[in-house]
Amino acid sequence: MKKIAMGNDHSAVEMKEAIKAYVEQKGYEVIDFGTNSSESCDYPVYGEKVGRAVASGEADYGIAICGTGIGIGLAAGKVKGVLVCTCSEPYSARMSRRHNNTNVLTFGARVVGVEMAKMIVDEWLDNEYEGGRHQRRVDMIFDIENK
Ligand SMILES: O=C(CO)[C@H](O)[C@H](O)[C@H](O)COP(=O)(O)O
Repeated sequence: MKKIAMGNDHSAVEMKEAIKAYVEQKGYEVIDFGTNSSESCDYPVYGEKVGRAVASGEADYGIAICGTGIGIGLAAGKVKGVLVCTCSEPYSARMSRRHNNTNVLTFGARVVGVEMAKMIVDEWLDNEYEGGRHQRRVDMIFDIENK
């Protein structure tokens, strides 16, 4: 069973629960790094946890949610080996898998509703990396973090 690392800040507890149930129903196992409290917290903590779980191979994919999806995505993307896409619509989610081989998806609980988030997640999880000409470009991205 493929594993998804999930993390979120205080703004996205309900959204995380909804998406967690949705991906479990799709057949994924979720590793939930929290937070599970609406008390104010700091999104970099949870972005890093998701990023490290994916980079280490503990999880196959990561989904991280904050108010906008931006801060938690910036944090996850600082982990070597992580390619993040922050999406507010399904087309970008689809293409980020097919062309960019992203391994962490983020979105904003204050930006999209649950039904749009499910469409974004579907496009992201249901599409495969195409490789080919895209691999050269993805390799170039990883070269940047090795400089
Ligand atoms: O969107 C976020 C970071 O990019 C966070 O989830 C927060 O919503 C944002 O930083 C606002 O923080 P607040 O303490 O909830 O006002």
